Amino acid sequence: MQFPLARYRRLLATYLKPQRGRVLGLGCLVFLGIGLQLLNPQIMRRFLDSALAAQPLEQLTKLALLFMGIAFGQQLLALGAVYLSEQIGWTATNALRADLTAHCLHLDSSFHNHKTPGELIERIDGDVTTLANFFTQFIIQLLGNGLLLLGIIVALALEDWRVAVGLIVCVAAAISLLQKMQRVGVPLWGESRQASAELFGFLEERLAATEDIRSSGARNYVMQQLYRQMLVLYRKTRKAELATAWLYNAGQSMFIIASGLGLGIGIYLYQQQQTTIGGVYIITAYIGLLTTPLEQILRQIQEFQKASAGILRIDELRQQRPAIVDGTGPTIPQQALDLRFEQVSFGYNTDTPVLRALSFELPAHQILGVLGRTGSGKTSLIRLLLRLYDPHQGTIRLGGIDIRNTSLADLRRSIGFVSQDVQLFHASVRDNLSFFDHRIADQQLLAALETLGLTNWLNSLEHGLDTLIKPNGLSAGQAQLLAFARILLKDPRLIILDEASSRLDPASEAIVERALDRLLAGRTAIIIAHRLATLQRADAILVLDAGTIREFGPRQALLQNPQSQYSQLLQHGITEVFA
Ligand SMILES: Nc1ncnc2c1ncn2[C@@H]1O[C@H](COP(=O)(O)OP(=O)(O)OP(=O)(O)O)[C@@H](O)[C@H]1O
Repeated sequence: MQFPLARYRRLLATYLKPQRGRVLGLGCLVFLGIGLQLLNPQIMRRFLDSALAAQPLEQLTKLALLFMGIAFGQQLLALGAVYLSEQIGWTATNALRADLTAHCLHLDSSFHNHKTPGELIERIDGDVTTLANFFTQFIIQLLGNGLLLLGIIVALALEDWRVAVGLIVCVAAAISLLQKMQRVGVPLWGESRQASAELFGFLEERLAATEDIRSSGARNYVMQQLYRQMLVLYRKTRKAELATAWLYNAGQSMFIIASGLGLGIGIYLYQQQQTTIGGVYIITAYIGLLTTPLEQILRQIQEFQKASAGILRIDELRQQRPAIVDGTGPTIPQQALDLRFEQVSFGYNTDTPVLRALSFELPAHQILGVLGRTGSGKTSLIRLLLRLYDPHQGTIRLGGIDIRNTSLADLRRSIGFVSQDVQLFHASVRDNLSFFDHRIADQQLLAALETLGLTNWLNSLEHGLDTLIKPNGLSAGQAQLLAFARILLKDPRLIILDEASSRLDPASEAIVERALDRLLAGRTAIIIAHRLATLQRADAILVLDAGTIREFGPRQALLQNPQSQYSQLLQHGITEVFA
C-alpha cells in the first residue's frame, strides 16, 4: 500500500503551522540534547586519559563536574521537550478532533445511516490519539536521531575508519529491514483500528438500548456478541503487534551485531597499541550510545505504523463530501410560508421508491395533518423538506423558492422541527431550551414558557431553569413541551411536528394542546398526527399510502364526505383504520 507523502505534509502543515514557535522550541531542545549526548563521551575520554596520565586532581575534578553538569543539563532539556511536545500534541489533536466533529455534523444522513456513533467516536478520538506522537515527535526525533547516528559514525571514524565502516554496514542493513517491515505493518494496524471502531460502535449501540435488552432478556446474547467482537479486535491487534515486534527485534539484532563488532575492533586496536584506554572507552561508549538513536528511530517507525493507519482512516473520513450542498439562490422570506410539493419522488436506494410523484400545496398560515400507516413515507416526506435528503425527482418550494436553491442554514432557520423522539441533553432546563447559547437571556426563556402556558410546569420543577435533566428523565409529553419552547425561541416560519405516539394522560394532553395552540398561531405547520384531537386543528388532511397520496383536501370537505378516510378515522379511530 502506498502512502503519499503529500498526505502527511498536509496534515502536519495544517495543525503545526499555528504552533510553529513551539515546534521550533521543541526542535531546539531535542537537537541541543542530542549535541550534549555526543559531547559527554569525549569528556569522559579526556577524564580517563588524564587520570591514566596522572594529571592534577583539580583538572580531573573540573572534567568530572563538567560531565555531571552536561548529564544534568540533558535531563532538563528532556523535561522541557516532554512539556512542549505534550502541549503541541494536545493542541494539534484537539484541533483535529474539533475539525472532524464539525465535518461529521456536516455530512448527510445517508453517511450517518452507515456509521454507528460509536464507530465515529473511535475515529474522532481513537484514530486521532494515535497521531499525537506523529505531530510532536516523528520528524524531530527522526531527524535528530538520524543526526546523532551520523555524529556517532563521524566520531568513530575519527577514532578508526574500520569501526565506522562496520557500523555503516549494520545501520544500512537495519534501514532496509525497517522499510520492508513498514510495508507489512501499516495495513495490519489499519485492520486493528477498524476492529476497535466496530467494537466501540457495538458498545455504544447496545448501551443506548439497555432498557430494551434487559426487558427482552437479550443480555446473554449481547454478551456473546461482545466476546466475539473483542476476540476479533484481540486477534487483529495481536497480529499487528507481532509484526511490529518483529521489526523492533530485527533492529535490535543489528545493534547487538554492531556492539560486538565495535568491541572486537576496540580490543584489537588496543592490543596493537593503536589506541589508548580512553580510545577503547570512546568506541564502546559511542556504540552504547547507538542504542538511543536506534531505539528512538525504531520506536518512531513503530508508532508511525499505527499513525499511518490512523491518518489513512482520518483522511478517508475527511474526503467524504456531503451530497446535499448549499444553494446560492435567494433566501427564504421571513413571513408565514406556503409549501408546494411538485411531483416529488424519492427512495433511500434507487430501486425501492418510498415516495412516488407527490404533489400538494399548503397555503401560508394553514395546518396540514399528515396521516398514514407505518412505513407509508410520512417521516421521509419531512426529511426531504428539511433537506436531510434530496428528492430524486420533482421540486419542493417553500415561500415560492425551490429549497435546493437556498442555503441549508437559511432553510433550517426557517423550519422548526419537533421530532417524536425529542433529543434531550444531560444538562439544565436552561441549556436544553437554549441549546447552550448563553446569549439567550433567562427572560426570553421564561417568556417562551409563559407564552406556551408552561410557567406552572416550570414552577413544578425543583430548581426551575437550573433543574438538571437526566437522560430519560422526562416523559414523552414533557419532552415535547420542552421542544415546543425551543421552537418558539427559534421563531421559525414553518413548523413540523411529528407528534409523540405514546398516549398522554388527560392533564398532560390538555397542557400540550394549549401549548400547541400558541406555538402554531400565525405559522404554517405540518403535523404527523397520532391523536384525533390534533387533527381537529388541521385545515387540510393528507393521507399517505405506500408513498402515494391516498387522500388530500380541506378537512371540512373530507369531514362531510362519509366515504373519505378522514371520516372513517373519526368513526373508528386512528389505530383501527391504520392497524
Ligand atoms: N434511513 C432509511 N434507510 C432506508 N430505508 C428507510 C430509511 N428510513 C425509512 N426507510 C424506509 O422507507 C419507508 C418509509 O419510511 P418512513 O419512516 O418515511 O415511514 P413513516 O410513515 O414515517 O413510518 P412510521 O409511522 O412508522 O414512522 C419504509 O419502508 C422504511 O422502511
